[in-house]
Amino acid sequence: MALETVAVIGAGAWGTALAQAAAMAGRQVSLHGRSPDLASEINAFHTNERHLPGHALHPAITGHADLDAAGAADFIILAVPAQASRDVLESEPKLFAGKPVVLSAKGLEHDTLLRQSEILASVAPTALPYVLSGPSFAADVAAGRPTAVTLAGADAEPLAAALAGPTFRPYAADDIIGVELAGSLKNVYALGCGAVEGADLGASARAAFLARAYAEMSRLVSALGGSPTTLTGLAGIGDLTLSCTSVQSRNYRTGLALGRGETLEGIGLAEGVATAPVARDLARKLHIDAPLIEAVNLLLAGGTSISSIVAGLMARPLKRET
Ligand SMILES: NC(=O)C1=CN([C@@H]2O[C@H](COP(=O)(O)OP(=O)(O)OC[C@H]3O[C@@H](n4cnc5c(N)ncnc54)[C@H](O)[C@@H]3O)[C@@H](O)[C@H]2O)C=CC1
Ligand SMILES: O=C(CO)COP(=O)(O)O
Repeated sequence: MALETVAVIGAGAWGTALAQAAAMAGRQVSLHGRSPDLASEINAFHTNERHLPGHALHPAITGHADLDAAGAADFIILAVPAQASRDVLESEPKLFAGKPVVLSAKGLEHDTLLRQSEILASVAPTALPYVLSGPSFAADVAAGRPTAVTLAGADAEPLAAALAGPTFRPYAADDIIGVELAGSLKNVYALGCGAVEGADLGASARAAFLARAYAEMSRLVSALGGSPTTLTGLAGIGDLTLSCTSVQSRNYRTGLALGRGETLEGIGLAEGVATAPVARDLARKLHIDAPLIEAVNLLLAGGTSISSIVAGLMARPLKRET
């Protein structure tokens, strides 16, 4: 299967960064957003100042304000926010039929509780699903800083090779479920870790949160059909560590603001906010103990102080560490 040309749908920070990575890997890239002005900016100036300021985009990237040219691509990368993926897929389902589609949003769908690949399967059942996830800030990828990610799907090696460049290293993997869950759940835990920092609970508390988040995530991934081994990799502990310890993460910054009692304006997309109630509902449905996801939901709902949320966690019955 030819993998020379790629259409990236979603010209936000992540879509633009992945377009840059693909172009640096030698691919011809069409980048599809919704704004004619942005398409003109990309074509005339090779920049996306709104979503990825300060980066010169590779000349192999062309900007588009609709999906017309996407049909000609050998494979597609979907990079819109998790709650928008269904809209995009349903707007042009034939576009995805029979093609490799790399899903890169990190979130679970409201109401349906579906993962991104389940949404794809429901709208375009013949599409070939792949999931790209791991510790990777858009600005780092666009700047050509060394980044390694997981690319999960059936026989993912050729696709990994098509996206690999001197500074972008995808590792092929099989476990779509585990990779998707890890990418979605780490955003919820990043909100919690940010709040721990914002409320000045200390570095010990933050490390404890991270370790218990990993244990909780392992329970959920296993119960939902993923492999706990996936969590030892880039999409698991790699991304959890990055997002739970760096102010570059919008989810962490959102948690930080919540912990400080500040407003959330200007932080941008924090996928964990939409995914937190979905993760809670999934855990409850499967009778999985997920106190940290419950705690983050309490925090997001407002009305409960951080100190009483923490007191509730600390007063849970003592147990063996599993
Ligand atoms: N920014 C980053 O460093 C990374 C982001 N991601 C994931 O990538 C996804 C997208 O995030 P970003 O690009 O950072 O967000 P962003 O806010 O920079 O861009 C989102 C883009 O999606 C477009 N969009 C929104 N709703 C749409 C709709 N209904 N139809 C079509 N387009 C729509 C917006 O116009 C915007 O261009 C998220 O799930 C995020 O978790 C994953 C790894 C790194
Ligand atoms: O997923 C990311 C890094 O791997 C980006 O994190 P944020 O969406 O929290 O900024």
